[in-house]
Amino acid sequence: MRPDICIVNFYSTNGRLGLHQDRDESRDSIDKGLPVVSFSIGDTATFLYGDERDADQAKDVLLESGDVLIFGGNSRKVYHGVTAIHADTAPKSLLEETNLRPGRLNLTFKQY
Ligand SMILES: O=C(O)CCC(=O)C(=O)O
Ligand SMILES: [Fe+2]
Repeated sequence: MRPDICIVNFYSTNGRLGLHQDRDESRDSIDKGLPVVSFSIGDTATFLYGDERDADQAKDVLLESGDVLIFGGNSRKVYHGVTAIHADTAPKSLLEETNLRPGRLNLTFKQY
């Protein structure tokens, strides 16, 4: 994979992202299952994922600062979203060293 896109999302404490698939990349990239590589920095998020666009059936996982989530191959078209940002959970050392404002920074790398 040669990433040529980086999506930058910043979530304040009440930030959310509805369930969606990442499908703005080329047909070739999606059909090959080239991975989406997502870095979490700052406050912890509740991340939802599932086979359907249905929050009730989705599973969830906490993404903490420093976590890297990768979905590719058969999981490339997984529905996913963010339902909560947990205030005051960012590592204190990160806040001291970077002055990051309260919330969560997400960097998502993909190949078009
Ligand atoms: O913030 C996240 O962990 C997910 C971001 C995302 O799904 C997107 O930008 O498409
Ligand atoms: Fe996404």
